[in-house]
Amino acid sequence: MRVTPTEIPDLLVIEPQVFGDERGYFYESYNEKAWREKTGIIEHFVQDNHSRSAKNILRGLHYQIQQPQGKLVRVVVGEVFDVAVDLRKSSPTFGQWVGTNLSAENKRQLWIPVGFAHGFLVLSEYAEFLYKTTNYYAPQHERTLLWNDPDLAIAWPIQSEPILSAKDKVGTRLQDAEVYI
Ligand SMILES: Cc1cn([C@H]2C[C@H](O)[C@@H](COP(=O)(O)OP(=O)(O)O[C@H]3O[C@H](C)C(=O)[C@H](O)[C@H]3O)O2)c(=O)[nH]c1=O
Repeated sequence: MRVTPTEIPDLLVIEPQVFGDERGYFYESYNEKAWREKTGIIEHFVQDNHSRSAKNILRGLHYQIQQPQGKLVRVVVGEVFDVAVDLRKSSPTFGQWVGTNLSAENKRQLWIPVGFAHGFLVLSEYAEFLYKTTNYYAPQHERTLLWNDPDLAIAWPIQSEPILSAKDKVGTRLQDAEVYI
């Protein structure tokens, strides 16, 4: 398991050790002891999520302003461009974003701690997106940051207007968003 900090150091790319053989492959997608040893982070995951989306669907950018969630995200079918935005007012990288391609092929995971908005754009025909969260879903506390806020200037690799849910179409711009201390 290799852990690599991104341009925003608290965001970590995690690459599991994959054991391939003539049958296919095996890897531990999560091992609490190894995860804690390699990342130095003590977290407890309480919820596993799984979503399936078609090409050009963009989900996000979401966060819970109360009961915030840390997320360990990965893709098991297809490929997505995954984005996290730093919403910690006290952070030197406040308002900055990191994007990375997660795919069934690269088996890469992204650790997104509390304090970030998260979303992804589907690049393949379909993508199945799995993630663990460190707190429970709390819709009353969920907020949506506008995916194409010019102040964020996220370089989504879109060819055409993405397909969005009604709430994602009317996300809040960073300048008006509730953020973390
Ligand atoms: C997130 C969530 C949703 N739901 C229900 C609520 C709706 O009836 C349905 C779809 O919810 P939503 O449209 O919010 O799903 P996404 O757009 O995939 O939301 C996620 O998108 C981005 C990528 C995230 O990082 C968040 O984890 C999450 O907000 O699932 C639940 O029952 N539990 C949950 O934890």
